[in-house]
Amino acid sequence: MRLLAAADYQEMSRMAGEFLKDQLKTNSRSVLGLATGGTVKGVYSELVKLYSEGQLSFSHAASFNLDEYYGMEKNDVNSYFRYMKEHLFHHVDFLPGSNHLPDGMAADPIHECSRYEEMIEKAGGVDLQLLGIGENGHIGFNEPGTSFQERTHLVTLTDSTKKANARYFKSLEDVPGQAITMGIGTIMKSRSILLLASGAKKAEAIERLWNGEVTEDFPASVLKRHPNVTVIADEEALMLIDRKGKEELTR
Ligand SMILES: O=P(O)(O)OC[C@H]1O[C@](O)(CO)[C@@H](O)[C@@H]1O
Repeated sequence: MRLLAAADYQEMSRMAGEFLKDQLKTNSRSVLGLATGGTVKGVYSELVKLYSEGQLSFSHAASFNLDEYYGMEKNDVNSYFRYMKEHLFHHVDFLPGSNHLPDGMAADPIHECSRYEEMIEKAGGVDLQLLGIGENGHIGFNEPGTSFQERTHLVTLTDSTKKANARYFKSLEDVPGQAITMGIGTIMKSRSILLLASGAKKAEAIERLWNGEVTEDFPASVLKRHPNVTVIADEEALMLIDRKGKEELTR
């Protein structure tokens, strides 16, 4: 695992934008695994900027998002489909049909999970998976205790995740209770992974990711078993890690 330090949120987003640009330069047909949440908004702004400057194109790429709330209409203001349209898809040149998210309204969610998993495989698997991290170490909606073998599945959200996401809803009661998420087994099959963290709220999670043991109680710890993971975190998120300035660490 490689750990890169950024001064702040802006710099973390710029570094992540360059990372994705390099991925698309190396392989314009990349299958990108995408994430939602507050952390990655800045990266999407960077990608839109780089695209508008003619520095990258998504016209041969495809994407699969990590997750979607279950029981939520595609165009609901809080759906991840809507988030992706607003922050990225509408502003760049992905071809129609190349962006995928789990169907949050699928009548049979279990079937939807296997369909999604099969689609990822048919596309050749994810080349680069972008991840945020929850304060409790969740990745996607894989909460503490989730088996590392799990593939795309329906989850019941924990109270702590619902609370963390309530800021986007009118009230805590409006946060959906379930979601469809890629599993940890799905995420680990990606050829490379880029995890981002910003702010003091993430400092304990980043410290545990870096120094802690690999355990299903802390889902992100599984990334230590992946051969190609880069973490970009800002100063606040790194405040509990022992390092000198901008020094790049590997472990
Ligand atoms: O970036 P945020 O908003 O802190 O969220 C962290 C993670 O939590 C989720 O929002 C899920 O709760 C993920 O989508 C995200 O990667």
